[in-house]
Amino acid sequence: MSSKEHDPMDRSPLTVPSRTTSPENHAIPHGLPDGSRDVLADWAFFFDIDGTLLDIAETPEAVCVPDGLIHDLVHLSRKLDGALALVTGRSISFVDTLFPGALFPVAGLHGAERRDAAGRMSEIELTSDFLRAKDELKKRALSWPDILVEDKNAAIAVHYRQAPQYQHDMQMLMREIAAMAGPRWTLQNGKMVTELRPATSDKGRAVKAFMADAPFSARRPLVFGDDVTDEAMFKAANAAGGLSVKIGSPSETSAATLYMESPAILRSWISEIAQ
Ligand SMILES: O=P(O)(O)OC[C@H]1O[C@H](O[C@H]2O[C@H](CO)[C@@H](O)[C@H](O)[C@H]2O)[C@H](O)[C@@H](O)[C@@H]1O
Ligand SMILES: [Mg+2]
Repeated sequence: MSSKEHDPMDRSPLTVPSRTTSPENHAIPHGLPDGSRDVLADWAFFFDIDGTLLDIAETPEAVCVPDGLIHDLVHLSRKLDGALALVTGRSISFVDTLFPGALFPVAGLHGAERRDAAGRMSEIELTSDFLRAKDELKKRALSWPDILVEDKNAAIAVHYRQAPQYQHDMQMLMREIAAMAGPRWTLQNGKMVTELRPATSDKGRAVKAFMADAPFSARRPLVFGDDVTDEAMFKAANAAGGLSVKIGSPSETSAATLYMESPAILRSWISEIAQ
């Protein structure tokens, strides 16, 4: 079956195509492009980072970029004539520390800040209410042991991975903090995290913004994500005639049309098509 014939209702992880040999490559869904340049010329790739390119770690700072991943992404980007972007809840400045020297196009803070393929940056203006709300959160979070606050400048996250018993308390606290910040910020739940992020954008709008310009335009979006925040880009890719791949188990509530079991399988596939 070619990529254009993929049945979007088929949500099962499928068997390995004959081209794959690695034992990790046992669940590459049918319909994804292979590594030939003429096939890749039709596609623009968008990758979420945490839980998609990278395995989930105990804390935000503890993530590990495996050997070879940057090299493979840079090679793949070249084969795509630059039509590869990262779309993440992280800040762009943190992404650049994870992938030093690569300077990929990036949408950070769930789409609120963006560096396009020409290197132009769009950022968010902070309000005094938001700054006060961040200070209040940092003070109040100290009352709970093992709760981590991640200040991302125009967004702030409270992590309860090491104290999951406080999930409800943290969600209640973040509602109060969101009310203090005002309507320009909104709540975003994720994996063991609740965040306050700019309300002006989301990952779907970020993908659409990339797709409006070269080298992304005139291609089909192929998006990879693992979490609630990625649903907006799954829908954007589907609506634009592209494909959406969720890393993890098939889910009735996801708009993703394809599934891959783990970041390791995704990385292995990237390595293969980047050659
Ligand atoms: O959109 P993403 O690239 O997936 O980023 C989403 C959030 O990821 C990070 O938190 C998550 O990953 C951490 C490291 O594996 C993990 O410890 C945490 O529990 C997860 O929620 C990041 O810290 C957030 O800023 C991102 O928004
Ligand atoms: Mg993710």
